[in-house]
Amino acid sequence: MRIIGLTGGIASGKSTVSKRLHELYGAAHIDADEAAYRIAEPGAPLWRLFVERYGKEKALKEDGTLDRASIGKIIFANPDERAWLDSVSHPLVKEELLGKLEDCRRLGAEAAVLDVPLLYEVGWENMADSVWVVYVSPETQLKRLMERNNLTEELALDRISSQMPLAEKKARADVVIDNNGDLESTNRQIDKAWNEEFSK
Ligand SMILES: CC(C)(COP(=O)(O)OP(=O)(O)OC[C@H]1O[C@@H](n2cnc3c(N)ncnc32)[C@H](O)[C@@H]1O)[C@@H](O)C(=O)NCCC(=O)NCCS
Ligand SMILES: Nc1ncnc2c1ncn2[C@@H]1O[C@H](COP(=O)(O)OP(=O)(O)OP(=O)(O)O)[C@@H](O)[C@H]1O
Repeated sequence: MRIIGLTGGIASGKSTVSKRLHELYGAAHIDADEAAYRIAEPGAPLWRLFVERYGKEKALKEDGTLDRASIGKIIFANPDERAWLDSVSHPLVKEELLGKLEDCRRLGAEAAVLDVPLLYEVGWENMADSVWVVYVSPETQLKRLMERNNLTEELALDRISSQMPLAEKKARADVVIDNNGDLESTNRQIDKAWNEEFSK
């Protein structure tokens, strides 16, 4: 099974790329954000860790689910809190991802897309056979993030600056998908990269 590591920055277009790889080429999709959501469901390990650290008042909504907006504000504005979160969440996320990869292998998948926003930050690039970076300029990234998540410029910049600069990821990539243009342009690059990936 060939594993494509798909990364980029927040709101750079990873979901847009993985959707096409799944729908058009049948690649399995394994998503680190989804894994992080699963381990933060009520009673699950990350949910418990948030409640212990911030208390129910700050960490939970009235229905007992995680208040992601409230926690996000703390995490993305405080490097120390983010360092704590990274230290506890990454091993849990990795375990989930390895389990999903094993499921895909067992089911005989030929290709899996491992969609991990923090692939380089965490040093997991060796989990993949090749790494694709979805690149956008800082201006496009800020604009798309503010629009999609309905964030102020300040909150959006907090999130962007919590990650390795996209230019650095682009420089390390095996394949760069430039997503500054329209979807057609991105789709053309995806198709070319896919064909090259499987003619190796
Ligand atoms: C802090 C939390 C609760 C905020 O939740 P929220 O719903 O606002 O954001 P969501 O989970 O949808 O993440 C959106 C994006 O934020 C970025 N992001 C998330 N966590 C981090 C982090 N620790 N450092 C830098 N960027 C991050 C990623 O690009 C991600 O795609 C949540 O992001 C979380 O639990 N993060 C820890 C898990 C993690 O590291 N996930 C990233 C994949 S390894
Ligand atoms: N080529 C494009 N032209 C215009 N808008 C786009 C393009 N690609 C993506 N978008 C929009 O930008 C936003 C971010 O894209 P997407 O959700 O695919 O990013 P992502 O990298 O998966 O984000 P995250 O990991 O933060 O969830 C979305 O609102 C999406 O509709």
